[in-house]
Amino acid sequence: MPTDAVGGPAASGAAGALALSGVTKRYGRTTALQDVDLDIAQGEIVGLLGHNGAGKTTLMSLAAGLLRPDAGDVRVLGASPVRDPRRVRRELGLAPQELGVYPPLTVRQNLRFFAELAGLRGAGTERRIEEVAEPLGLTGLLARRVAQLSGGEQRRVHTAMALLHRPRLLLLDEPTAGVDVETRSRLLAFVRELARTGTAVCYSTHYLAEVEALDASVAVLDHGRVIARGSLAELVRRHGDSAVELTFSGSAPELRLPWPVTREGDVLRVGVEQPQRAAPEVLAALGEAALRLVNLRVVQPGLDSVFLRLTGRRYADGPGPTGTADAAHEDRDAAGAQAGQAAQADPSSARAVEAGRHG
Ligand SMILES: Nc1ncnc2c1ncn2[C@@H]1O[C@H](COP(=O)(O)OP(=O)(O)OP(=O)(O)O)[C@@H](O)[C@H]1O
Repeated sequence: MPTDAVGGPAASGAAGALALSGVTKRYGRTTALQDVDLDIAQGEIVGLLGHNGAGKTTLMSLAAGLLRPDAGDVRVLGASPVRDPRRVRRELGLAPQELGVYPPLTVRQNLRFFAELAGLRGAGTERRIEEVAEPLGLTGLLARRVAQLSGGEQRRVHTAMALLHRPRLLLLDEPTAGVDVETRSRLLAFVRELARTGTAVCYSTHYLAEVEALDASVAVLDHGRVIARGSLAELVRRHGDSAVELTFSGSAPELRLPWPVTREGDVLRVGVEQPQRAAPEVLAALGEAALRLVNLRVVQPGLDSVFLRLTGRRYADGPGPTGTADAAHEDRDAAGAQAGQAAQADPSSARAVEAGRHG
């Protein structure tokens, strides 16, 4: 399996907000993290990616001091969560996967309660609540009971709680799981703004399009190991594959083409640098097999293909920040499998990323 021997921040210069070196964590006989090195610089957003069980939540829990490593060292702005938990708690905000809100209380009461826990007192607390509520779209909901909010609104309250004490390191564990498109894009914009003002963000997600929209650097965890770390552009340059991928009813035919061809069940993959240009030639070579073609996909080098290359499995992708990624991922039917449409890029393509950023 390809491994990048890189754990350091993509952006250099600033002092590390989070530094893990040689960290191993076991639960009984399960090794959740194995010899992990990872640095996150101040102002950097790191998209922490990995399949279910890869170790993302364990990593965040170690950073927050909720777990102790079996080996190695964890530092939050130079302090150890184990030896100096109070200092680390001041510097760090954690929004775990499970919602930690109190449904019978209002949004304001929830935020007030957490502000007090974080050590905020007096008039400044109310001011801070308003400050945090505004960009997350919670101002109009402050007087509402959390029990009466939608799932996405509750998640925004949950995220707000992690921010009240102005942490310099923010750990967001799948903050957009189960939220609607509007909440998703609001959260993404907010995270970008936080990073701009110097907050380091560790952001775990199952949606690659979010990492692209955040322009985050990436750390890929696989079976408890960091197998890739770098900026999006670096990883795509190093590991991104491009291809024309055809799906047939029945097994994929054997084709003679001037590019490497792999067949797996009903899928045929032609590895080629410029898939849009190659697609017509691939179609022309199909002969009678064209009648069995049910889908044609142009795979551009993007995070999706990086992930496939590194882990051997596709990432469980979902709706992107604009809600369009799923649509773009949908299979196109045989009638649409024409050379013209072949030029349509996979959603993880560089072009799709650009469109996402500007659109
Ligand atoms: N409390 C626990 N006791 C035993 N094993 C655990 C415990 N918590 C996690 N694990 C195991 O450790 C490994 C890493 O789990 P972790 O929750 O960190 O992964 P994850 O990447 O966050 O997964 P997901 O995407 O599903 O949230 C998995 O094999 C998991 O089953």
